[in-house]
Amino acid sequence: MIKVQNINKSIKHHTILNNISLSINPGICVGFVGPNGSGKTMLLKAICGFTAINDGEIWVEGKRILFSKKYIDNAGIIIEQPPFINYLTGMDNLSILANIQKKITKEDIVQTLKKVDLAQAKDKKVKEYSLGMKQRLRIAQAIMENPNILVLDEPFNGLDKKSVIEIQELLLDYKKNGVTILLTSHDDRQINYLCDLVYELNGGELVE
Ligand SMILES: Nc1ncnc2c1ncn2[C@@H]1O[C@H](COP(=O)(O)OP(=O)(O)OP(=O)(O)O)[C@@H](O)[C@H]1O
Repeated sequence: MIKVQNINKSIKHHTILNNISLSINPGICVGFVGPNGSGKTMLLKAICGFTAINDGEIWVEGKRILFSKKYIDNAGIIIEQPPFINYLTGMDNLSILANIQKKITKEDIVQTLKKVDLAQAKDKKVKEYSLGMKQRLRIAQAIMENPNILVLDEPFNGLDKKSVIEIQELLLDYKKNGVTILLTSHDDRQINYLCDLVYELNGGELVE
């Protein structure tokens, strides 16, 4: 369960998030939509504990999220660019990230790369990846440790039609297996296909 209670965030007197409250039951897919600059990314960052809020509370699976003290646990996250090392292979990049928590093996990573159709390219350097391949690698990074929660900011960016369909089906499978998914997208088709609940943000305010 994710609970956001009356959170506010402003930067230099500019309101970014305005008194936002919401609750998300486990195992559902929630979409966040709204114009550029409406606060979608900032809200996801706050839920992960990656940005400070001015007031309000955020609770995820019974733990209070506090910027720089308590981050979200057991979550696969795509927010902004992950720090891939361009001169290393896709496999090596994921291995370095997996080595932080040591939850999964090399074989698990290979299986994940298969799921996002990157098995053939696993030993290619990331600098040789196309935009869509890098995006699929970001998705692999988010799902590889079998998280309970997926926080995905624009996960379909740069993907061609076939990849969009494959990743949609992949996310649907995760949802069926009880994973809670929070995602943003500017494309209503993906939102309508995947989401059980959609929140619209406008000028930092939430409209359900
Ligand atoms: N580091 C920052 N310093 C100051 N303002 C910021 C910073 N990051 C974001 N903002 C502002 O916060 C507001 C919300 O930005 P956010 O990135 O959350 O929008 P978004 O809804 O995700 O937009 P998009 O659809 O373009 O991704 C915008 O007005 C943006 O200019």
